[in-house]
Amino acid sequence: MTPPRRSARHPVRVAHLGLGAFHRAHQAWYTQLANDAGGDWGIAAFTGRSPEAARVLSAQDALYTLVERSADGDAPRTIEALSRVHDGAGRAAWRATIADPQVGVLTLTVTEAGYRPGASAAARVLDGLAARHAAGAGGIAVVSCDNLPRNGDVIRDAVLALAAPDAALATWIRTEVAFVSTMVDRITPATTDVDRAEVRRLTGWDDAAPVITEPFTEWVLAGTFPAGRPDWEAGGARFVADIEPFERRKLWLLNAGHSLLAYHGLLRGRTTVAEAVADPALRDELERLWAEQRVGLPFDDAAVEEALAALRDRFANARIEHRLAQIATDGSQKLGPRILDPLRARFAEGRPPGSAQAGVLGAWALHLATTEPGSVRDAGAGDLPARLRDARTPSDRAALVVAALAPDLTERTDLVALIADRIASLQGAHA
Ligand SMILES: NC(=O)c1ccc[n+]([C@@H]2O[C@H](COP(=O)([O-])OP(=O)(O)OC[C@H]3O[C@@H](n4cnc5c(N)ncnc54)[C@H](O)[C@@H]3O)[C@@H](O)[C@H]2O)c1
Ligand SMILES: O=P(O)(O)OC[C@@H](O)[C@@H](O)[C@H](O)[C@H](O)CO
Repeated sequence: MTPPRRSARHPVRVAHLGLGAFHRAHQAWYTQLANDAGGDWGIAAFTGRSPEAARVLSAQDALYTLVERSADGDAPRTIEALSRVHDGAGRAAWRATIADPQVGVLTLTVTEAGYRPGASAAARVLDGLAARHAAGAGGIAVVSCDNLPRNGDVIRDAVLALAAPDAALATWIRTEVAFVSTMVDRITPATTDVDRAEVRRLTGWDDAAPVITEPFTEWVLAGTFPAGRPDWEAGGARFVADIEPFERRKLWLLNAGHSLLAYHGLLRGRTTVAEAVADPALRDELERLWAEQRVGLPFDDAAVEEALAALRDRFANARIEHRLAQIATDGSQKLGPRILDPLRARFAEGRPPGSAQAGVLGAWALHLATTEPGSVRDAGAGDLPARLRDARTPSDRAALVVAALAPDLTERTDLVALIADRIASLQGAHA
């Protein structure tokens, strides 16, 4: 049976789109801590695609167990920050929530693919903002929490592009709506049946929607909140003027490292991040990548070393079963910020491409070429998997990858040649 709420349900003052595991491990946890410290901010969370999370959570009063899983043990707690959950397909509740003057914040976790031109997230944000404009409810902060650089700017530009035909609405958005960019960090894998059984044993509650996460967490935000916000500092969130250094540190070290482990690891028959970093060849390749990627990071050596030391421990936490197949999805959207941007930073300093950077791109090419047709989870990749399968030589495959991810770099013959070399040796190793 669902445990009773310890405190009264908080009034809804935050809306969220994308009711996945990460929202519940991160923004909802920060909001919980802000409420524990005396705040009164409830979240109305809307599913992005499948209604399943809303169905399961509504059946348990929007409560769920968050387990902080360290290398030594599990610390479960019930999170009460969600006041309501909704199937995002129902537009009336969405519009009414965003149009409510009590609601001052709209957070988003809609995956990298959710920001692709033509994806539905921007249209849904605009739909909500139009209702708020019509209701005269005043400004609101839209807070993107996906792994993209300048994520607030990206969603703002997409929303404004769609709003352009309605000049009054576009002007209102430009002047009253704040788009906040954030760096978010907390490794949170998809929950498994084994996790659900373990939570039942730990808590005695048959929670159908627990979330497992690591103890480490970080949230850095840049932007304004015209209608207030929870005191997320209670959980350690930091507000800064310039988000870019923090985004780069995280995307170029953690997320790039994850992509390396995913594509190389899957080719080597590994399943999870911890299994992959336990493989000496992959661990060496990861260290090489980090040495290449730290060029252009706006932090001194001590700060980079501190981040890397934490990452070595975090990745090695075998009790967090972070599946490489989950990380490997949507490479067409993830590899630009994770690998191509750092490569551009090296080129700007007159340096050659890094071998491990080229290796990630080569391993991705082979991942796409060797995954069974129809099983590739990357809507943005279009016909690239088929073209990679048909390509006759490593050089052809390398050229396809660079053309798809970085048309501005197709003239970098050194990069294309290095990726081709890495593809050739990977093909040799896995033939
Ligand atoms: N899981 C992590 O460790 C982690 C850490 C940092 C950041 N993130 C960010 O959070 C995102 C979600 O991660 P998660 O673990 O919650 O994944 P998840 O698979 O549990 O949830 C993904 C959510 O995104 C929604 N979504 C997908 N496409 C959408 C679209 N086009 N429009 C609207 N909603 C859409 C889905 O409905 C779902 O609610 C990641 O893609 C990443 O950008 C995740
Ligand atoms: O969540 P994605 O799909 O952007 O990427 C997969 C992982 O690299 C990512 O989720 C990390 O675990 C996360 O960014 C850690 O904070």
